[in-house]
Amino acid sequence: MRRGRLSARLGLGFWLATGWILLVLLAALLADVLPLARYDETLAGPPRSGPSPAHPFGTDGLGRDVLSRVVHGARVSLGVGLGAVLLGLAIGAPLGLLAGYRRKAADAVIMALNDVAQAFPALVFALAVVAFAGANLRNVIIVLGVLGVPSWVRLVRGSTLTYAGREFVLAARVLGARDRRILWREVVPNVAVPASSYAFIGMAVVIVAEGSLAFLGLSVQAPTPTWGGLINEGRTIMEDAPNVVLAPSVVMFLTVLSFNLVGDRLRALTDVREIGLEPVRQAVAAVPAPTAPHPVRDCLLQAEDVRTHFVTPRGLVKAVDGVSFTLERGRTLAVVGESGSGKSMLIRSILGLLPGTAVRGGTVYLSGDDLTARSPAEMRSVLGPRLGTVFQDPMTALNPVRTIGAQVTEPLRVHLRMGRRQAREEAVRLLASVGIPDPARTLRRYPHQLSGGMRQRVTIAMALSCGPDVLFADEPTTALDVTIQDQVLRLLHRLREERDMAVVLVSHDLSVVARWADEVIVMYAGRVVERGPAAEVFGRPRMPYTEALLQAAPRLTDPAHHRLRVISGRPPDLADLPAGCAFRARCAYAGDRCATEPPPLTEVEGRAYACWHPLPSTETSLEGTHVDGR
Ligand SMILES: Nc1ncnc2c1ncn2[C@@H]1O[C@H](COP(=O)(O)OP(=O)(O)OP(=O)(O)O)[C@@H](O)[C@H]1O
Repeated sequence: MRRGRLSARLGLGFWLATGWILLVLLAALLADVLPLARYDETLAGPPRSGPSPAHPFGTDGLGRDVLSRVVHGARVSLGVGLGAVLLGLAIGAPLGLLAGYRRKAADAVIMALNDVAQAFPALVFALAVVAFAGANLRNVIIVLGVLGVPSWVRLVRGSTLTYAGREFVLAARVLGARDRRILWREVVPNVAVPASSYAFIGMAVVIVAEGSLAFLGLSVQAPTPTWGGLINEGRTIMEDAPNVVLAPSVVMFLTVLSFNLVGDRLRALTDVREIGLEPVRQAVAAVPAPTAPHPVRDCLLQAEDVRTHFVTPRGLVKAVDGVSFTLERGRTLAVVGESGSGKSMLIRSILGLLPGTAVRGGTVYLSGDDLTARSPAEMRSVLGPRLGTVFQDPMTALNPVRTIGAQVTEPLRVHLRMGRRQAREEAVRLLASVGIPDPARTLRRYPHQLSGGMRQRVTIAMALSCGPDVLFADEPTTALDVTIQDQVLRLLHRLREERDMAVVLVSHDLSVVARWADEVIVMYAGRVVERGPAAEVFGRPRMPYTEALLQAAPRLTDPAHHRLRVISGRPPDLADLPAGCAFRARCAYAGDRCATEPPPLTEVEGRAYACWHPLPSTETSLEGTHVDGR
């Protein structure tokens, strides 16, 4: 964001308010050296005099300079504000982080106590403590600081919940980062942004609260002047000398307004764009139903009867229900299907990164090693070094407040134990290998300074940093411009060849994957409904759903005004699947049997499809997409 645009977005009010705060702060800091009369000195002139060049705010009932008293009062107000905000932050932030990140029991206990604390009448508490312990600066700071804790807990917990569910946290997890590291490196820097804007609003709240206590005589005691105390003192002579009340009131009003305005503008500027990502927690290792042991095949990746179920108030949602496939080195498997068919959940099941409410079943073998038998801690040595992941939206997959260099070097330092310098050199090499011009300069930049295509190249470089055997690319081009999509897929293909990896490419757009996949599995309502070599599945679909997906895919040779055929009807409710074939209600070929018996996935000559009325095996090519040509 350029400076000019930032300044315009903040607005004139923000800059005026900042100027006022700086002025009050400077005046408070330099109160002793400013050419002002002493705040407690009775001057020779008449008391209660109005504003004059010598005393711009006039004098009070005892003939003391009001300006000097207001300036010294600023010390107390700002001092209490700063002290109380820092104290509230120091207690509230760790509790909020713990509740938002750990959730479950920690969240329940902390938030229950927080609700109780928030329900306690603040003024009664303040009056009681100050009256009992004594009205002095330290006690006022402690009371107001403690009273601010519940608000800090709520704010920090809310932000932590939001950021802990963002894709860059999932990306860090996929790269095998530990919880503590994720919290400090990924969550805390982002939570600090709304926290700093709230600190300004907190200052305004505390200044008003201190003013109220001072007005009641329960803040710092005379002779030290405070704004609330000055207003209280001037109350009785308001009719003769309104300046005595007006001066501290106006200064206090402008200061509170300025802190609120600055806090509010900062909040609006840094507001989190809700992207609607699911929370990511480790899967509960409970299996929906006992599964028979599967033969371990001699291949790189083997998924056997993978299931991901969610227990929801509406019933059991079978997001993934018995998916099996094998994948060899140097091959690309495309997982295709409409939105909500279970593609992402399948990938997350394989990686062992699922929402806390998910229940996982089935087995995943990586070179014969059972990944589902591993604990989350044991999975860390696999995520990153052996399984890499590229996500849909590179903007959310990268941490916005850390440089590209910090993010690309992190897996190298954590997993490969490289020193700072070596990791930097390797990062330059990695960025160059994914086609980023001037990689050394790119390392110093932030995600928002790069284009979408360049950002996705960075996430690909990160996923490849530890040399994984399998690269999962979950809709890697959906958030990108059409012209960039092909470049990114071409890059993935080149890297697969160079590194002899396997690639799992998830997409709902068949025309995107048709060109680059060797094998394809078509998913519908959490199940595989067709599987086989990409050229054959796309050339001669046997399952009517695959045919419908192909007809809904845009083709490069389509005339400009060609209308795409959409798949009629809606995907079924996963919590209430119909009897028989789940695609029946939307299928033009459905018969009686489809309504009663679910079609099994039948293997015929290297192809598999789940349909009672398969399409004839005649060629219906996907025009304009080159299934085999690269
Ligand atoms: N936390 C959750 N609780 C309950 N159900 C969920 C949860 N997360 C996902 N689901 C269910 O899982 C289904 C599959 O979701 P998934 O994200 O895998 O679909 P997808 O095929 O990847 O879709 P898209 O292309 O839109 O990303 C969804 O339709 C939804 O009903």
